[in-house]
Amino acid sequence: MDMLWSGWGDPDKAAPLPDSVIGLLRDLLGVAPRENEPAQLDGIAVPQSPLADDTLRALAECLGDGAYVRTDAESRIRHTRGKSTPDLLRIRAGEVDDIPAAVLLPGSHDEVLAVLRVCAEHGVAAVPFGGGTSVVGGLAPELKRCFVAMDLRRLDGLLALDEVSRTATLQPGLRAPQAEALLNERGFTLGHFPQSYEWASIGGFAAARSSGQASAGYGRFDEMVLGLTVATPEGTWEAGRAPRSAAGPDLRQLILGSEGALGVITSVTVRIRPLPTTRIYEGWRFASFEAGAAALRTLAQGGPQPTVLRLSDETETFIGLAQPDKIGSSDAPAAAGCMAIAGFEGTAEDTADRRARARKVLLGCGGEYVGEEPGDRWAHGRYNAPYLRDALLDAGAFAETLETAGFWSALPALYDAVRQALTAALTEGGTPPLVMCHISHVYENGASLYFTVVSAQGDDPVAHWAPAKQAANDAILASGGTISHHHGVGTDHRDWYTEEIGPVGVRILQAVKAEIDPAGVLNPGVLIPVR
Ligand SMILES: Cc1cc2nc3c(=O)[nH]c(=O)nc-3n(C[C@H](O)[C@H](O)[C@H](O)COP(=O)(O)OP(=O)(O)OC[C@H]3O[C@@H](n4cnc5c(N)ncnc54)[C@H](O)[C@@H]3O)c2cc1C
Repeated sequence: MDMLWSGWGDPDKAAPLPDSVIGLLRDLLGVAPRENEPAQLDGIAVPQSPLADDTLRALAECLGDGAYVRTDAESRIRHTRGKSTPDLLRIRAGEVDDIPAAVLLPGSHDEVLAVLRVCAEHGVAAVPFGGGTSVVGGLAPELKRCFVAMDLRRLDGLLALDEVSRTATLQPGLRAPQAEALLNERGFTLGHFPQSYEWASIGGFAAARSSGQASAGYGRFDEMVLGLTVATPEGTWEAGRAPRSAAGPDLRQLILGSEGALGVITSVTVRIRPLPTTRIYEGWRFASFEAGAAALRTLAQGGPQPTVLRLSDETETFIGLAQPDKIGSSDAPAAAGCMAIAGFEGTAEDTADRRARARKVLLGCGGEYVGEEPGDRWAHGRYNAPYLRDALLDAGAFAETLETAGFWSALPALYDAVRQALTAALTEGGTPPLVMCHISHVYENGASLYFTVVSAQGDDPVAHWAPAKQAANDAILASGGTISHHHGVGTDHRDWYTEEIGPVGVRILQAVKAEIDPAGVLNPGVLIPVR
């Protein structure tokens, strides 16, 4: 099944907002119903593919079958940009100015290599396309030339599983649920459950350094990766052949987060864990975000480490985003303070032990145990928020998220600065927002901050969001945060990323790119500026 072209996920799961929420949006934020109907898929004017006949022929030869080179309007629309809110607003408005010239579906590493060679010879850019869930413009290269989207869905196998070492080699086009099912059949789990879990791919997780909701227990995706195979226009690049190594710099780190700018990942070897037999999620309430954050830090630094650990700020707790299924319902939580969710996965014995020890720590930090119901509700609704965004957009509201990470000591100032930047910019634009935040990835030395912004759409919602996003990005760097904890760089964050790594860092990446992609066809303008 394909994802909804103009929104999120399975079209059958789309649900309108309850009237109570529409009333709340109107009264709180001045949200008014939209006046324009969104574009229809078959009503969008798509320009003809600019690819020359000889290029199309050469690409079809690489793939052995013309059916794997698609130039029809629908395939190309479905591979236009990703799933950020501006992406959705633009596609709903029928804007396809950065549509791919063709969609290619390679079926092997060698076919990817062959396609890249043809692209380099013919001067056509190539954009790897996994699940298409990028929210940072990772699928929208700079448009100095036409480009093809290389959809990796046919590369969807489990290539190897080593039960002794607990490793698995996965192809990049496996979506997370497919990968998880293949591992579960053999008694293992990857433990990677980002909110985009239902649609995002293994290759995309590696290429964008993803982090899942159970990162406290299983780690970030980049921490799970042991080895990678990459196709480049200059040949095959393999990295990682032992669990740890002192054989020079770790080149896996150059591939992780490279977002298609340095090659196409065609297989990923990851560590795997035994499938848990017990899963328990529970709710804790803290008097303030500060008190809750201190409790999370105590666990992150002294243990025991839950598998899931997250904390909503006062606004997010009040609105009920910690439990998305409850928003607007009569039993929505109206209590003050901040809701935290702690989850424990593993064997019955291990979870009971960690849970009991975590309980002592959280009580000692002033937490109030509020039972398993909030945890179960969080687990049940954990993949629903993106559907809620579609319903908000339909109702005339604007909803977007952004994220960062910083050291514990810098986190309070980072939190204040981003909230203030978003509030000031959107208020100045005439659409005062509601800004919510949570911590959902914790480390010994710091944590991530994930902001959700809801406001009225204004006359031109894409233009109205741009200065707010810019102000938030500026505030993140000025306060010592990183421009992304897990969404990546793409084209949207590129200017701030170049500031974060500095001119020498940019030149190092450009030099590597020039060696392995001399024609500059790999996702140009994504991650680093075109030289
Ligand atoms: C609603 C929503 C919720 C999200 N929640 C999370 C979350 O909880 N955690 C999180 O980490 N992220 C999250 N994201 C962001 C996104 O899902 C991740 O960045 C994910 O890793 C992208 O995977 P994908 O397969 O969709 O990649 P794509 O969007 O297809 O690609 C992402 C980037 O990687 C490149 N790429 C893709 N595959 C390959 C490959 N095989 N080789 C080389 N380059 C490749 C693409 O060219 C692009 O630049 C969310 C996004 C949405 C829309």
